[in-house]
Amino acid sequence: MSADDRESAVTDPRLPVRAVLEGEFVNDRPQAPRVTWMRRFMNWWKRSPRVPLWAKDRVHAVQAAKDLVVALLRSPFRFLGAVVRGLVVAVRWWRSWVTVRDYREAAEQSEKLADKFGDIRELTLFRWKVTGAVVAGVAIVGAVADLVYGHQALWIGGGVIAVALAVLGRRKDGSPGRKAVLAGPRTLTWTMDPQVLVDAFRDAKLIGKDETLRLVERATRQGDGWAITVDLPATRKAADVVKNRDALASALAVDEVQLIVERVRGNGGHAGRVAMWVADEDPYAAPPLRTPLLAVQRWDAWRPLPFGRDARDRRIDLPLVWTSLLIGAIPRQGKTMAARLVAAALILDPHVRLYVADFKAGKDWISAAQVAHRFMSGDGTEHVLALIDWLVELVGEVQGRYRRMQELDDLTCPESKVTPDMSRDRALDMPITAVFIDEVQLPLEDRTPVEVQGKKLTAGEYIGELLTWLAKKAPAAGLVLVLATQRPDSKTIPSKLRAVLGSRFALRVIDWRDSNIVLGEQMNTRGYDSSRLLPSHKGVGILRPDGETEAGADVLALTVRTFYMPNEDWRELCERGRGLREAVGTLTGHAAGQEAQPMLDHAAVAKAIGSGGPMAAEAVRATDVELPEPLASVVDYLADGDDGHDFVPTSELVEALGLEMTTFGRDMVELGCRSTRDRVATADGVRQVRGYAVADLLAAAERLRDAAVIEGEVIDGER
Ligand SMILES: Nc1ncnc2c1ncn2[C@@H]1O[C@H](COP(=O)(O)OP(=O)(O)OP(=O)(O)O)[C@@H](O)[C@H]1O
Repeated sequence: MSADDRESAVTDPRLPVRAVLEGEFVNDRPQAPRVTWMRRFMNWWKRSPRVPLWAKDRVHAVQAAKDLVVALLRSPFRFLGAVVRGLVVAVRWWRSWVTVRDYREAAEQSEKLADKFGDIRELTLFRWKVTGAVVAGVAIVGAVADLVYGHQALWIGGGVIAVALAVLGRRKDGSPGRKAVLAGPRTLTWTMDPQVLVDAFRDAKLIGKDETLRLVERATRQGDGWAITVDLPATRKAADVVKNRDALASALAVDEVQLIVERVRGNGGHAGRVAMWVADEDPYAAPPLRTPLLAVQRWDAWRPLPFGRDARDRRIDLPLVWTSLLIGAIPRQGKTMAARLVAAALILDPHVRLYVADFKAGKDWISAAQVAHRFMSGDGTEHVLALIDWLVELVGEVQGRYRRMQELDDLTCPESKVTPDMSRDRALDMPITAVFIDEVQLPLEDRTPVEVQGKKLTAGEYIGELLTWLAKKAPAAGLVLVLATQRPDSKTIPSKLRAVLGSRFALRVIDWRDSNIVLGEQMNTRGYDSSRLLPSHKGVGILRPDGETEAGADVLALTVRTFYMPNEDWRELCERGRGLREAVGTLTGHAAGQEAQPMLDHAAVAKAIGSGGPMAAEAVRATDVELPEPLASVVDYLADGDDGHDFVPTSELVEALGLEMTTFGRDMVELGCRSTRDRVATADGVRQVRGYAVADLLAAAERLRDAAVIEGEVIDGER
């Protein structure tokens, strides 16, 4: 309060006691210590491992109560079972005692049974007599007690004996008794009897024969399945359980899609803690789930978008801004559906600018035409060339954004990254820009020759370079790439492009190699292989997100079933998106009927890509890296006489280059080129000759250039 205010407060007749109240407030005592003590106690109660879980949490308390009721109901049967088992154990012990089994076996082993037979027989007779005497004694004592105290004495005696037998026959590790040759069904018995779970871990070889598990959280009902958390024995790793999920599923007698195994990380978790969830039935057999986007009027692209649900029915939202997404699968598994789900959320944000290139050329994407800034549907060469123009335009746009960001103050643009406010500020013109390319393998495989600043490339190679640059540099500038491919093989999607795509979604593929190509190296060995998904599970795939999801930030990958969005829902969402854009005034480009030519500055783009990008390496290769002889001459020879043949005979090369046959062959082997035999047309007809596959020669040249470039970079780095 300023001095003027205070003065006016004192002179104001409506506030006569103000000064007194201020004095009281200053002398106000701190909070009562009781509250702090209570809070401390509550904190201790919640965190202490000594307080059982059921006393901390309502879900566990309810589960514990249910378990108690079940245990009480089952207890008479369990008692009876234990008594019978105890009786069997007691009778067995008595038989071996009365027949003097240990003595007899020892005599048999030392082959002195004949000598000892008389002794054994005598002892057996004596023990039978003792048995008879004991039975008679017990019968007499029972009869006397019955006469003196009435029937209740017999009941009490019987009860004591029954309890003793039950203790003898109780189930425990190593307790005597026969094991069933064919045990009954194992499914879900583990929820009742943890020993079954321990056996399953042992059978799956996840723990040793003498090792056991420690229960962290008892089995509780969660969704349509059971959840349990256990600790592995010391030195055993939870990551191995995740990896060998199949073996554990088999040991628990459930399909592997029904079993979810996750590591528990961070606070409260460690490398040996495993959280398991077992579904009652195939979680993906249920009818498809409609996208929740239908229920919202608009969406914020900066929020993780609703993508699907996992087996536990947790909603999985996918963060997309500042990253990019690769979707791969064999045909008809739900790629387009997954890409459209992502598109639908972005469409519902009127500030998002969309580029949609549909190389499938079907009707799946048609509705997006009414909202997209640029749209095309087709698989011809003209479409591939148009895509190049789009990407060149986008590279220029991204460069422009970074230039403009340099001029912005730190408050508006704290880092070299687009922020939510910046993306919505129309004056800055940096909206989130999403580029969708369906069936991206088609443009990437296109072999139409293009010339970029005097350098000859195929259209596919150039698109690969442009996409790689965009995936690497553009996400921070607000550009989101979503690529869907039907052919997730290493030849189609260049590895340098894959390496920079942050999020991956692999629906069913043919084998683990393809799965690794989408999800990343070695993912199958970590337990994530999308070739194991069932054909009937449409829309189910393994998501490797680049960021936090509902399942937690530390989850490497998770199996998700995407939401289902049939064409009519998709159309409705696109119409909604158009309405939003019209209202905000962000309907531009194709959707607004203004099909402007892309702004192309090929020179600037080639320079941008050339500096530090993959084309830089190309440039170094083309000019600075000299191939060793004779491969250099061979490559020159092939380039000069490009007649389209894919095989070149050794004799032709030796003659053209004026080399000696044996030395040439030896030098080529040293450079990694081995000759093969193939049939070629010669003047004397078709003959089988020795020679080299052109592709092999070019691959060897590429390898050597790569090695030289890397070596150069390493030397530069060391300097
Ligand atoms: N989440 C889902 N739930 C249920 N069914 C789905 C789901 N996703 C896709 N499908 C079904 O799978 C079929 C194939 O989907 P989609 O057209 O997206 O596959 P695709 O992989 O893009 O096929 P293509 O390779 O031929 O382009 C669809 O007709 C749809 O019925």
